[in-house]
Amino acid sequence: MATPPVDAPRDDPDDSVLTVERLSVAYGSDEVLDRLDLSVARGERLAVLGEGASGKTTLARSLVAGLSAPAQVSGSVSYRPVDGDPVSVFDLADDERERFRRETVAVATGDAGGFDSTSTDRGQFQPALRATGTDEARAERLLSALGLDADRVLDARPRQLNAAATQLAALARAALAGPAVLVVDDCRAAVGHLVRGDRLDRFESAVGLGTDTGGADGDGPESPTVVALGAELPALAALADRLAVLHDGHVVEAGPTERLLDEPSHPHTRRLVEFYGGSR
Ligand SMILES: Nc1ncnc2c1ncn2[C@@H]1O[C@H](COP(=O)(O)OP(=O)(O)OP(=O)(O)O)[C@@H](O)[C@H]1O
Repeated sequence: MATPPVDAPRDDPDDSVLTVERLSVAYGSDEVLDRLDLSVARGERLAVLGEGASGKTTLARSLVAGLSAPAQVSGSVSYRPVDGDPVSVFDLADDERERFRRETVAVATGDAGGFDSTSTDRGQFQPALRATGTDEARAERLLSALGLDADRVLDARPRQLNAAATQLAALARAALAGPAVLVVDDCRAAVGHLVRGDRLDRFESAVGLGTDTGGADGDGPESPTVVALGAELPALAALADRLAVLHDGHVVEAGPTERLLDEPSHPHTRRLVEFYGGSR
């Protein structure tokens, strides 16, 4: 694997909610992430762009200490709350980790996080509602904010919904407790839906409403930070304020979306932008 470029353009946000430092992950001899650095600013919409098998899911799981054998992991991930000391994610105890994944950094995945095909979505939401201490009305509000017919979605079994609705339902479920950070991994269909109109704005507002984590500054509900990982530049660029390009195990370039599209500096980013025609 190539050495991380020491002079790679860094644009570390001033107010980082998540900081990944020198994260390396290998599965046996397959080194997937190699001393990866990434900072996520509080409240931003960040897209991490990477080709197939570039390590996006590995990174997403690392953000919640979700990797297990055979993964060999080194480096660190830290979460910084609005008030209080930073939390070292890899050092969380088992019970703290479960809570962290519900209330602090929650991941929605493209495969809908193991939704059981034999149960309706109403059934799929029950364990999450119990664990988060929320009620079905909150699930309905989140689904509606996503532009879905909440009753229809909750009454359906996963196979009766298209990919976008299934992934959006997984996103609503991940958002039940009003986490500070929502990680959206490999949800291509949902991202395509979210970038239309003001759906993401409405959803973000709904996530903060009525939760302890919303309005931590006493200044109204706080929008969650969104980290979306995927391969499709156009939709992710339409969604994100900032892009980070994952290649060869590390972030080769990161910066504001407009800047990356207009003036990509790393050869891999240039190829990517040229491939998609250079525009949003
Ligand atoms: N549990 C595992 N055991 C062994 N290898 C794994 C494991 N999980 C992932 N890998 C390998 O690590 C590499 C990166 O996988 P990962 O799923 O993180 O990439 P990705 O960018 O999310 O891929 P895709 O876009 O295709 O979903 C792949 O080569 C994959 O086969």
